Amino acid sequence: MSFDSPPALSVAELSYAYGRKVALDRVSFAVAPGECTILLGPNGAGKTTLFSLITRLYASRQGRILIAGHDIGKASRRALAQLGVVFQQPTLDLDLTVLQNLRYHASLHGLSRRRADTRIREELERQGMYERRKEKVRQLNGGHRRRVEIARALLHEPRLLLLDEPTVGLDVPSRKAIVEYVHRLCEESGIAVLWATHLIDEIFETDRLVVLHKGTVRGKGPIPEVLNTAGAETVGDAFHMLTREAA
Ligand SMILES: Nc1ncnc2c1ncn2[C@@H]1O[C@H](COP(=O)(O)OP(=O)(O)OP(=O)(O)O)[C@@H](O)[C@H]1O
Repeated sequence: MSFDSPPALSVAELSYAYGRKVALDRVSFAVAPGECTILLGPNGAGKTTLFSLITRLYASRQGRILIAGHDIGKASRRALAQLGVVFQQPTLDLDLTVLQNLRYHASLHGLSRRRADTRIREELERQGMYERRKEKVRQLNGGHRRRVEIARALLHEPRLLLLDEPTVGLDVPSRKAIVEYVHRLCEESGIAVLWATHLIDEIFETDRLVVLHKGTVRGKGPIPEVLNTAGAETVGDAFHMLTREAA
């Protein structure tokens, strides 16, 4: 990877309001290739709104979003081709098999059947799910469904993976497996990850943070920098200090 490759995600001066309710106010941050950035914010911080803008579910004329250097407002097709998303709400078709779900998604991204099947095998094998490919999604537990959703988000080899609270509702071993898998992926494949959560225990020491509260960025950067900004000793303390006061 060259040093002058653009950030996988660059968000600059992004604002968004629902009518008069300001949900994001001049939010700026970047995620470099191979970095896992945790978007940490309490309920109502603006995480889902931010994801809706990055995935172009909503459009905003205030501010800019670049994915791998492509402006999602001006070159949305190129930008979105570099994006993989795991939404908060599960979106697999329960009555289709794992393979059918993944093939369908791959065809939406323009992958040939052959290429799709190769990529499906690679991604499912990495998560120990290839043997389950002919089962209907309905037969899988919540953790395994999430694994399939992560595999699906990676089929077209995006440079940026967005995960919106992907462990909500999962048991402890499933959560742990997903947290560890995504961190390993970042390290090994060079993909950039933006992971929204309010769960401190999903954060690794090597992660970067963006702390969002009431629509504004209260702290960002490597963990030591954020601790320094907050004058805190632990991420938990920093989170409480940076998110306790009113906007
Ligand atoms: N459709 C909407 N209409 C009006 N206000 C909204 C709408 N969606 C979100 N909001 C408000 O915008 C702010 C940000 O909400 P958002 O859902 O982005 O936060 P969040 O960090 O994702 O929270 P959660 O963790 O609860 O999902 C909140 O004050 C919320 O009440």
